[in-house]
Amino acid sequence: MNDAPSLAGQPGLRRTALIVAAGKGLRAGGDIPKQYALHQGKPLLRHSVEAFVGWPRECAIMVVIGQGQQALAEAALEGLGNVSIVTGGAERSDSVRAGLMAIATQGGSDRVFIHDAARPHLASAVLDRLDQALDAQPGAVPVLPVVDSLARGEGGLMRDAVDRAALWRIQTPQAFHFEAIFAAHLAWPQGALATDDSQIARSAGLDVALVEGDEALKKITFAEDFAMDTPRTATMPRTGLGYDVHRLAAGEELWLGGIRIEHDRGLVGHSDADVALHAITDALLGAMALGDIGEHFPPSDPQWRGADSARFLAHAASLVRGKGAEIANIDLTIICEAPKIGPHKRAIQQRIADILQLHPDQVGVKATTTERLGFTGRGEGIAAQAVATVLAPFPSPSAQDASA
Ligand SMILES: Nc1ccn([C@@H]2O[C@H](COP(=O)(O)OP(=O)(O)OP(=O)(O)O)[C@@H](O)[C@H]2O)c(=O)n1
Ligand SMILES: C[C@](O)(CO)[C@H](O)COP(=O)(O)O
Repeated sequence: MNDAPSLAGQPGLRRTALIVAAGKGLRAGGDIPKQYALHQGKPLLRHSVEAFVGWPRECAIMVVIGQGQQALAEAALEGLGNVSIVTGGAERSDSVRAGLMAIATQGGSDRVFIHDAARPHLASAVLDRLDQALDAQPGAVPVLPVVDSLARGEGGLMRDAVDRAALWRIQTPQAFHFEAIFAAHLAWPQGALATDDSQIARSAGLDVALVEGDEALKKITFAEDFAMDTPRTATMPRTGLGYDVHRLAAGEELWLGGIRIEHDRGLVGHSDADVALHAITDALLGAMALGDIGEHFPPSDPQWRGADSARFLAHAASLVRGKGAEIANIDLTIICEAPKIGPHKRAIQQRIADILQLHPDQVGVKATTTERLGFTGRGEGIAAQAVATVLAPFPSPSAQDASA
């Protein structure tokens, strides 16, 4: 199995997420198709789309929906930006083909990640593994081993046992070189049954790499699956602390907490100098002992000149989630004499929640002055401090040994 994620990737490649959400969800029941039903506070489809939005690699997004599902889809995707929507067909493979055709019509792609809307817990580490595998093969799927014994059965009686050693449970996203899977789908006989795209790829002779999947990526199929918590190993809360300061100067834009604030001066720095987002980035990295913002985005690197600090924060969140951790909450304090932060608190809270794919209730935004004392009191600069709490798997014994 290919399991070592590469963070280098191939920067010029065009990647597209093709998320199929055109099913009826009959086995799950309910008033609306399952992909629009709420799971952990958000529609299943939104979870799946947000996983790609939060992936540091740029990715166009195409969602395939069923007839009459436009209003449900628009509500589920509200505020997520540039997401294309196309109508699917009667079978899953018809929906995938419709999506591939729409991508081709819009100028094509180099790589496509075909994903079930019904698999809401997609970690960016899985995407990294698939993407890396596509450097060597035209297709790649995430798989899990079979852990139970297997047998054929007939008439309620067991027949032969089946050797499980070479068998794998296949998940989505299934990743392919776009032209190869598009041609395979066009060649697939209309009406023939394929439960997934790797079968269609194999029928066209494409090699499909097996990469490590994720138990959390389980498909929601039945009503009771909604009740399940994300399968995870034992978790422990971990806390990280971030602190940052930037100087105020005339002629600069002021970016704070991911929004632009009108002010007579702005913060000076190599990036957009958003102290608030920098403090949260460091808090998240610190919570998982992943170093600090300067190690990941060195000020000496020209590519970060003037950069939107939202990119740093989104990357830190993806590193945290890539370690199997969930962000529980953020608490931010901005320290300055001016501008007044109160009128901007809600916008900052919402922006940080959007970047981190959290509910705004998970983001606390506070502000204080220092009673005109010190550099913040004299208006020479703005400081920010943040605390992040994450729920993370316990370190494995081998990781403990390595850090001893
Ligand atoms: N004609 C179809 C059928 C399925 N899907 C999508 O394919 C994924 C996996 O399918 P499944 O879990 O079987 O969903 P449903 O077909 O909706 O479920 P059911 O068979 O219970 O009706 C889901 O995201 C579903 O929306 C699709 O886009 N078009
Ligand atoms: C595509 C899939 O999720 C891969 O495991 C699976 O084959 C979908 O099967 P379903 O019968 O459409 O749920």
